Amino acid sequence: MGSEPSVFVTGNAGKLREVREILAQPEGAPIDIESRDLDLPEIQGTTQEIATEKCRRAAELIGGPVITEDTALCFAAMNGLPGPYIKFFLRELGHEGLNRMLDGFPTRSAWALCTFAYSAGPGTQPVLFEGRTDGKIVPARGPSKFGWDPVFEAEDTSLTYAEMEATQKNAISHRGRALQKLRAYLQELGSA
Ligand SMILES: O=c1nc[nH]c2c1ncn2[C@H]1C[C@H](O)[C@@H](COP(=O)(O)OP(=O)(O)OP(=O)(O)O)O1
Ligand SMILES: [Mg+2]
Repeated sequence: MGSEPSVFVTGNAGKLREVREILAQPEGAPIDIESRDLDLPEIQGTTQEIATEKCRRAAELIGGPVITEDTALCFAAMNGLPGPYIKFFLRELGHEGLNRMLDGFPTRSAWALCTFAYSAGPGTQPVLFEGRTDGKIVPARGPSKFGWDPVFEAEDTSLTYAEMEATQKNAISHRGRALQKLRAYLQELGSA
């Protein structure tokens, strides 16, 4: 990777906090990131298309290596929707409305999907790293500090993300899993 740190472009403080926490963990070499809050357009499409285009745009604006991240919350009963559009559903419907969306459906199963994208710079094709955590949508439990954390109960934990300590969430989260893959890739690059 040379000496140039990658810039992590996000407007979301919760994402930035968790990425810093995860990268500070002792396993693996630390990765140097800076953060920037740019208002990046997000197209419609699959999570992969959205992630790729957002990262491509960020690389053009920054003029160097960048990392972007997209988070989707997918309802099994709705074939994966709201998915990448969860931000707008959360904003308009709140925790209760997200629960009500699933009333009358046979399953409340859901999965959280995180897609990190890395571009080495303008004009280079972004590389994607996905992480997924399965769970279900439940009435809100735990502090409302970050997005839909209180309504997502992670499989095999009987806890919502909001009820977990940061280290517990990061160890099993969609973001933690995706970031471990990105980190391994950047380490390869750095030692190549
Ligand atoms: O671990 C999480 N736990 C709870 N909620 C979360 C999490 N991660 C993202 N979220 C929320 C933020 C936003 O409402 C939506 C994703 O939308 P998304 O476009 O990826 O994020 P964003 O626009 O806030 O920031 P960015 O500038 O990186 O695009 O899900
Ligand atoms: Mg966004």
